Amino acid sequence: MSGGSDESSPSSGRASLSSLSDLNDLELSSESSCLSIVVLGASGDLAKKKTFPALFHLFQQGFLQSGEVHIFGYARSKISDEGLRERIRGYLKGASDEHVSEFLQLVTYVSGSYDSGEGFELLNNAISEHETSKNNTAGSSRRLFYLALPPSVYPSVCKMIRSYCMNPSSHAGWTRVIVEKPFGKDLDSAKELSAQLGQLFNEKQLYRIDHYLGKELVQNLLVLRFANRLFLPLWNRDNIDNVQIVFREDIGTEGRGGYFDQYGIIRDIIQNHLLQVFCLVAMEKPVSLKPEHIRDEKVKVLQSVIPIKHDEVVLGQYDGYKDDSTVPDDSNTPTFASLVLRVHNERWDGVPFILKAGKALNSRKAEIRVQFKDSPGDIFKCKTQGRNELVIRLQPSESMYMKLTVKKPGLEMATEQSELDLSYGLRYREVKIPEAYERLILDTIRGDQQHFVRRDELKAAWEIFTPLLHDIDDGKVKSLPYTPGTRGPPEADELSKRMGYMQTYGYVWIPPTLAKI
Ligand SMILES: NC(=O)C1=CN([C@@H]2O[C@H](COP(=O)(O)OP(=O)(O)OC[C@H]3O[C@@H](n4cnc5c(N)ncnc54)[C@H](OP(=O)(O)O)[C@@H]3O)[C@@H](O)[C@H]2O)C=CC1
Ligand SMILES: O=C1O[C@H](COP(=O)(O)O)[C@@H](O)[C@H](O)[C@H]1O
Repeated sequence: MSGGSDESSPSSGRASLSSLSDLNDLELSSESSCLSIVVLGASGDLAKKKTFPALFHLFQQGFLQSGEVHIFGYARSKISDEGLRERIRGYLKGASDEHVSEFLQLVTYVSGSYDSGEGFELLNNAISEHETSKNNTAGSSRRLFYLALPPSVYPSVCKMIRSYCMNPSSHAGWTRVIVEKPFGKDLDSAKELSAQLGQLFNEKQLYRIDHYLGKELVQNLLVLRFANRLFLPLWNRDNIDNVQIVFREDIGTEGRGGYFDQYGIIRDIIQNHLLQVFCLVAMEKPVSLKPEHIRDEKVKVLQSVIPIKHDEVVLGQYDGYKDDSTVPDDSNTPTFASLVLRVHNERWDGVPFILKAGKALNSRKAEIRVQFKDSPGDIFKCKTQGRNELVIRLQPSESMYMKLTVKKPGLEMATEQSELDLSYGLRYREVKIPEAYERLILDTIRGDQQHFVRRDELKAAWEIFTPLLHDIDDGKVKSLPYTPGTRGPPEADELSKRMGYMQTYGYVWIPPTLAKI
């Protein structure tokens, strides 16, 4: 297979612990040959909202140089170069018109189908022309294909790329393919998809993107857990009572009902985004920060998860979801789910991990809540004040805070709940936190697969959820109705309580970046 230098130069080892501190020393210098980025599905929602803006931000910061990069949009829609540029212009924020126009000049469009050679030949000619114009040594170029497409067309698109658009040499340069989730609908379909793509590309050429792995506070989890002595002895069943990993959105499916109804919230959010976060919270310390060492640990913890019990699952569907004409009237598809994962190992036996996700709720946020056990032999009678809880707010207003019991300031010896707080907006005022997609595309260009999902990891993830998903699809587990703008079905809060989660009544934390100080 002609896969460029990915065949022989493993990407593992790029992000060593020491290189983390050198993140600004980008490795583009060592790979400065001509770069072609192809966004397939360029006419779509993801491309305009996320992919092109991420490329623009990389361009703004100098990671993509106009002298070496060209961006090709590809889709079936018959639009001109200018038509595509106008579509994405409105999503390129925070720069002068001149800078935006400079970037847009790097973007051209090729129209073609996803399953016939004609369009891909045109695309290959356009790429080759660009490479020739940059006096590129034959075969030393870099070709990155981003599949911003429905997964149903991945096999045919990959076949076309393989047949028509590969970097022609196996001695230098590379061809890499980013594929978007969902990677399958259950274990069998994921295995089939993996087998189909596996026949066309090797694992080093495939980048299964999960954009949660590109979020700042998700990337911080390894550092938090393994670089802080404070947490090392506490991070286990002796000290931690329960863990919640929560995703909330205050919007519904918003015109994506047709897509969403085939998948539901477990396949859309929990099986991928929240499970990746779960891995980073629950896995053992990797041997090193080499991508393969980290991914080995993720696979191990996934394989230690025992089957999900039906009585530890609450599903919901918001009222009005079925008003979307593309959603069947008898749909049981959950738009909300709360379920418990249990890890059968020495560290976590008996500790429930509650994974909760919902659309059309009362707020938008994603966070991890690690709740510690009560202090033994309490002399302050402060159980009602609540427990220690480490909260990692992934978004919005990235922050970490530890809920503590303190003496209430004043003359009395009374206790109250307070917090140690690290709000990024205050602590890192000058730092612009990069968008997840920006980081992950840059990782792909650098050949760093740490933050991408490996094939065996994907299989282990589907093994956990497939039995439950089949039972939901067969109507054996029902979705309860809930009112949009609420916390979801009350049964979900009851489940959390049953799992030992103790809410701290009367305590509300407002991120200082949002509060009027
Ligand atoms: N949108 C989002 O926020 C997110 C999306 N994703 C994933 O990214 C991928 C793309 O998502 P999104 O951009 O929303 O998808 P779209 O529905 O917007 O599809 C992208 C493009 O694919 C083509 N297309 C659409 N349906 C079909 C079809 N049935 N057969 C062939 N081509 C089709 C269309 O282009 P044309 O007709 O011009 O060829 C369309 O513009 C999906 O896998 C999605 O799950 C992941 C995270 C978030
Ligand atoms: O993958 C998806 O993620 C988005 C939420 O992403 P976020 O970065 O804004 O948290 C979700 O809306 C969408 O349904 C899902 O497909």
